[in-house]
Amino acid sequence: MGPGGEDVAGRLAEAGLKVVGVESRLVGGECPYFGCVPSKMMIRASDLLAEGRRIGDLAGSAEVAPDWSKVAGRIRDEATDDWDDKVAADRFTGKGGILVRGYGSLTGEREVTVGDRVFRARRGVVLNPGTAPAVPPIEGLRNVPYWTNRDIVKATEIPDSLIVLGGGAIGLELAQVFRRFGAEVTVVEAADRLLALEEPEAGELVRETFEAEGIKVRTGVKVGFVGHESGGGPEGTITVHAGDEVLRASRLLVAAGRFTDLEALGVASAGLDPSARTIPVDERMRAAEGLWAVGDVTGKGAFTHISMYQAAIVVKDILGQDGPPADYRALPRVTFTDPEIGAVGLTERQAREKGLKVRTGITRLGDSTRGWIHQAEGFIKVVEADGVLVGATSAGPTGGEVLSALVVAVHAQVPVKTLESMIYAYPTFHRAISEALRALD
Ligand SMILES: Cc1cc2nc3c(=O)[nH]c(=O)nc-3n(C[C@H](O)[C@H](O)[C@H](O)COP(=O)(O)OP(=O)(O)OC[C@H]3O[C@@H](n4cnc5c(N)ncnc54)[C@H](O)[C@@H]3O)c2cc1C
Ligand SMILES: NC(=O)c1ccc[n+]([C@@H]2O[C@H](COP(=O)([O-])OP(=O)(O)OC[C@H]3O[C@@H](n4cnc5c(N)ncnc54)[C@H](O)[C@@H]3O)[C@@H](O)[C@H]2O)c1
Repeated sequence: MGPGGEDVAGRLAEAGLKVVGVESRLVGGECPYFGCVPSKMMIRASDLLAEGRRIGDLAGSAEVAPDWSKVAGRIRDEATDDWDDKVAADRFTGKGGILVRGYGSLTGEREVTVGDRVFRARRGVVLNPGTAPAVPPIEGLRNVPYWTNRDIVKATEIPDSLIVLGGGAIGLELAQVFRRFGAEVTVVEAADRLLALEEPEAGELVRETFEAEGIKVRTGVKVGFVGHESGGGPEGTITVHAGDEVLRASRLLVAAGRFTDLEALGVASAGLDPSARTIPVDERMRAAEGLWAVGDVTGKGAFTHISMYQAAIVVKDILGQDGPPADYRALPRVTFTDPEIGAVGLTERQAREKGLKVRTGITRLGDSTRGWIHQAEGFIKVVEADGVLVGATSAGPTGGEVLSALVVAVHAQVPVKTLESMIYAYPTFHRAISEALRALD
């Protein structure tokens, strides 16, 4: 019952089906309680601090005094109801759904077992188990009191120092928050750049920004050992042996990817591989006879909007309604660092690997009027093939919002000639899109 599962279950119950929702933790899943929503509340607060600190340069003077208790209080009271899902559970049962608390496993075709209760469905089973934080097999790691996203969202104080293992979306968003609230932060990434799946310019921009804010960034580093020393704080000090360096901090955040235990989920009983990382699905999210899967577990992108998108397709499929099949060509993603990194479709490298005849155009936001006025860092990069955009990146203040025009362009395959003929309001950040198009080589 993550975002997609909750949606499927609720809509099908409203449509008159008898629906059993099985949830072992909190109805709504990772996003509202441990993921998107609390992390974005932190980011909203830390961005405000950063804006306040810019007043000295542009507008006068201001003293900015961070107070984490406001963020922690908002997450506890407004976002998560103190990690209580009563509102979501009641919403589901109010639609006629039957909520069963516990860990469910597939035990046969259209059959789920929760403890000693066995449920058999006439129509089918929809899997939406999501993912849990993956803990890399690093010597010593399991013996130290590390945090994952599920712990850090409950933090009531900012530690004096934090090491973040993993330079993907989770690690980077939270690293910047904790730095802006006063912690000494080091990011350790095994790949040779941050945001390794996005355009290299994006990782480079984040790195430059982080280093300017005092965040240490280590890339291409293999962590050999993690240890724990007494002293340096009530919980002691965590040591991370990263390449030739020994890093020390009072806290360690493990943000090194995600994992789903498909064996415990019983997928073998549906003829699926329990040792796989994901559940393969077709364009209607069908995984086997009478079995659908939605969300992170499908491996199509670990985003709430993917889970919800797939949920809508499953609802139609189960109700026998027509609708377009899943199409991930214009999959948008936004990493909510400051500057935000918005991206859609293929990166330049992915497009070239597909054998497309690619042209790219890039423009720096600082060269646009609004970017210069705002003293903003960022860029727009477009990837074109056969006269249409197949991918784009929009990095900068509100990069995720500027992205929307590029998502329409990629999704609807708007000819580049049409995009070039549009009027772009002056002086907006999105006007830089026209410059990126002009720069197509
Ligand atoms: C820190 C963080 C920040 C994020 N920020 C964003 C963001 O800004 N934007 C975005 O789009 N995405 C973001 N994500 C990703 C997003 O949270 C997930 O993609 C989203 O929650 C969709 O996941 P899902 O539908 O696969 O299921 P999940 O949300 O993972 O939920 C699955 C649910 O199933 C339950 N469950 C699992 N197995 C069983 C079982 N066998 N029996 C019963 N119950 C079970 C789990 O307890 C859980 O409640 C973030 C994630 C994290 C961790
Ligand atoms: N803004 C958003 O939409 C948002 C925010 C947070 C998370 N998410 C989703 O959640 C998913 C999980 O996020 P994540 O950041 O945990 O995963 P990720 O896969 O995006 O990044 C994990 C990073 O950790 C690195 N890593 C793995 N093992 C390591 C090791 N031993 N030492 C050092 N580095 C190591 C990997 O190379 C990778 O770059 C993402 O795929 C993303 O889709 C989305």
